[in-house]
Amino acid sequence: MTDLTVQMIEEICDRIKTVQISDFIPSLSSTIEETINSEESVSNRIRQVSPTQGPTLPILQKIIGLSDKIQNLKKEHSNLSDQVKTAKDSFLGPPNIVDTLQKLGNEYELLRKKYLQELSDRKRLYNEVIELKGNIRVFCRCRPLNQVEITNGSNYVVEFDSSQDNELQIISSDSSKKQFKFDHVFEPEDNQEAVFAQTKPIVASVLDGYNACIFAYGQTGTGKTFTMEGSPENRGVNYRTLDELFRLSQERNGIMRYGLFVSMMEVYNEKIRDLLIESSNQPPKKLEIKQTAEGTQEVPGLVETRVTGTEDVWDLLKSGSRARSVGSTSANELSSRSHCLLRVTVKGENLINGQKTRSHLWMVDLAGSERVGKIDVEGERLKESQFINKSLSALGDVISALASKTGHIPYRNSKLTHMLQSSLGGDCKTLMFVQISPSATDLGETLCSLNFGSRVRGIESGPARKQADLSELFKYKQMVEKKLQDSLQSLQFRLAATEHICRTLQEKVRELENQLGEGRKTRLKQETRAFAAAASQSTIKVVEKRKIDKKPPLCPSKLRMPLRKITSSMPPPSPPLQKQKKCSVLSSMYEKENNPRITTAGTNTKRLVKPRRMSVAIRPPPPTSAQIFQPKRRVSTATYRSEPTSNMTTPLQTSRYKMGM
Ligand SMILES: Nc1ncnc2c1ncn2[C@@H]1O[C@H](COP(=O)(O)OP(=O)(O)OP(=O)(O)O)[C@@H](O)[C@H]1O
Repeated sequence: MTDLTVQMIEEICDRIKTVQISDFIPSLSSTIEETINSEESVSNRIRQVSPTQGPTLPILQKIIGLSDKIQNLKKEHSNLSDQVKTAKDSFLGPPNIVDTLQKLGNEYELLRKKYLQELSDRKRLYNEVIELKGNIRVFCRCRPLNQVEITNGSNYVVEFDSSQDNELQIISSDSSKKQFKFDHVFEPEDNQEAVFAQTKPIVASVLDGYNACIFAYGQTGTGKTFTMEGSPENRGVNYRTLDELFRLSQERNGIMRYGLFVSMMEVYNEKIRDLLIESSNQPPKKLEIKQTAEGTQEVPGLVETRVTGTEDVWDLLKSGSRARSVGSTSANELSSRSHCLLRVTVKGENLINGQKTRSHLWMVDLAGSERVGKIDVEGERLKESQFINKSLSALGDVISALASKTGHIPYRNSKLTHMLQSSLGGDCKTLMFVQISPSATDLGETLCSLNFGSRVRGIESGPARKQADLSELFKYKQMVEKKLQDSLQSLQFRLAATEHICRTLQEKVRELENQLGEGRKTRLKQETRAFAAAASQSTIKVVEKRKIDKKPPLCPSKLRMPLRKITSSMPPPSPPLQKQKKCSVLSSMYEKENNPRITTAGTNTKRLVKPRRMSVAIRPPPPTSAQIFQPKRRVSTATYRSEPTSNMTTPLQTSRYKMGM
């Protein structure tokens, strides 16, 4: 009995060992089930074993140990069963996993499209915001009084009114004040950070693929280099711009891939010099501006260095500015006598749609703008000054032409403007810093610089102001359109009314014509009948009269007066009358001659008019007078005359003469 139990237990243990849970979950379950059953039977048998039946203690202990193991296994089994169930639910639960994946794929595609749309909208709107501010913006920056000026007790001639945003006043020597307004005015206390905060928007638009230009313009020593380059403690626009470009490109990581390349050159006496050439021992390369196939301006051979982080940038900028031509003048010992141009090329690739962009940002530290006369210069320095002035006025002309939107932009009047051609105008953004000194000693130059800046800014009214003008125009246009529409409508009404009247009149005319036709027919019938009767009566009378009179025959024709003579001896024709009058005269005459009872004096013609008679012989309205004088009618009328007299002329003949025919 004990051996059997042990054997069974061992068997169970072996089986448990051989069972691989992960192999096959259902077989594991059944094995455990069997094990549980066996364990139960073993427990029963143990209970039946008497402690007095020999040395069973070690075996019992073994059995108890095994029972514990079995209990543990049971727990494990139950846990595993739960896990299997959970696993089963989670893996096989959603029956349409493929559908879900499909849905997710579609959603992803939709979101991708939406994102691209949003991206392009953002780019467009951002550009519009900058355009609304003005594609050409002018900032004014006033430096603090320097140590020399303070020592000399120089007076401040620049006033800033905190209530007037972006305005400043210059106090002239006669205490009069002149006011200037710019897109932004930086006071001496404003630091580099504040200046860059206003510059930033342009930088972002470069990453969106727009070209841009930032200039610093002003008299020597007013802080152009300070604004553009700055110092290690007060870094300027150049460094901060590159820093911002890196930051933004990092921010757009995963969507856009950007590459930034830097070139640096100077224009000195209308000659271009590369400032990033490594060895200064080499003879300087002659650089020229060439137009590419795409119409942009390039300088073949110019060094273009890729920059990957802010660490490389500062050293690069410093080495470039060290190579810049500087000379000594009485105005500023380290005065830059050349224009220093830093070009950042941004190459972008949209990782979602593969679209590529390439844009340039120029940051230019211009040479001093002071007039030649002020500085005590001659020889080389005078030549430098002349070149500087020429190129600065060329820049002013280009900006003015751009701002006033004239057809021809004189880019080629200087190397500086020619090189910047593809970054000035059109969609490009231009920002100019007008640098001024607060000192009374620089008053003249300060006014010159401010006037130049105002001219640039004044001409460029900016789309916001342009829109205001356009809205006025639009109002007028709307007013004119409304007036035109109103008058058109009233004309249409009048036309419709006239047409209606015409139609009514036409109908009336037709009706009257019909009535007239009918009347004519009836009258014609009646008259024909009357004529026939009268004719037959008069024929009888004539025959009878001839018989009574027995008139002698007519004298021979030779003795008779020719017809022409008779007519010529007749009274001259009366002057022509109006048509209507003709008819009335004609009718009255006819009546007079055919009705002996009518006398001329004191006769009311209206009363005497007999329409029926009139209509037969001299009815006025028929279209042509020729019809009135139809010979047949005349004959018939003459024939109709009941009492002809020898000197009587036919009424129609008389009328004819009277009418001057
Ligand atoms: N806003 C400012 N705050 C403090 N210091 C300034 C400021 N602007 C200019 N400076 C100081 O004035 C001095 C002359 O400035 P900077 O050399 O930049 O003038 P510039 O216009 O570039 O002259 P140049 O035409 O000769 O190059 C420098 O020492 C500069 O540090």
